[in-house]
Amino acid sequence: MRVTAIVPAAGVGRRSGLALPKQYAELAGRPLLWHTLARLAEPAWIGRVLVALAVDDAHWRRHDWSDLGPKVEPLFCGGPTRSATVGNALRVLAARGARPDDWVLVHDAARPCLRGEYLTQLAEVLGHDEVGGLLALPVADTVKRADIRGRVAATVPREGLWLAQTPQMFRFAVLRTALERHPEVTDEASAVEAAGLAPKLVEGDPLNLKVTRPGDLALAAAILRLQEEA
Ligand SMILES: Nc1ccn([C@@H]2O[C@H](COP(=O)(O)OP(=O)(O)OP(=O)(O)O)[C@@H](O)[C@H]2O)c(=O)n1
Ligand SMILES: C[C@](O)(CO)[C@H](O)COP(=O)(O)O
Repeated sequence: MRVTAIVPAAGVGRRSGLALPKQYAELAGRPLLWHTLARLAEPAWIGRVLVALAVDDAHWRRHDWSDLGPKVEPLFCGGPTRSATVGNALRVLAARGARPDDWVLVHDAARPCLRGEYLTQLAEVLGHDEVGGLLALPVADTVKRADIRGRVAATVPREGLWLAQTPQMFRFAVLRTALERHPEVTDEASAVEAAGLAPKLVEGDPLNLKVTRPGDLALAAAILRLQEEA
């Protein structure tokens, strides 16, 4: 299995309310991004970890990443949206001679608590799949649709509903074509679906939090502490 990880890390973290892009916020004594990269650099089956940074990123060089090893490589190729950032990293891979059936694993910089067993599970389930798939969580709560007043317009049946996480892992050619044709998506799976394919859902981890809003950073720190103790 030839797997390259791409970590989109070119966002500004507007919803976090932090003074700097959230991937550089301090988490357990390191930049948040360090924890994310450490988890992807660990498995031997991931050959390379490409970190897709904003073109004008001024933070990366202020930190020491050397203990993550030689697999981790920054690319200053961010775009205006997450999917544009991933698309730009895929173009770099294409220029380096990626093969159509190579695997690309995309994982948000903003998800620093990913556990190794879930990474392994994703790779094992996808094994010889021709398309790819993603970690996701079956919806466990009752789901409401709101109207414009913030009142309940309807209760939506939760059967068959899943919340998409990352990593999302696809064959290189499938993902590149899908994202080129459907760049308006919020995750890789949506582009692949729009291309008429059906990504495989693999049950993810409730602790694989995406740091998004104020308070999430403290939650991530608590999760990392729990994982240390376990
Ligand atoms: N132009 C962009 C926008 C987002 N991302 C990355 O995509 C991931 C998930 O996006 P999100 O949580 O929405 O991050 P931000 O866009 O930074 O947050 P916000 O929407 O609150 O500004 C993050 O790792 C973020 O750095 C990216 O690489 N390029
Ligand atoms: C890709 C993603 O993590 C799946 O849940 C998520 O959609 C990215 O965050 P955004 O807020 O949609 O940019």
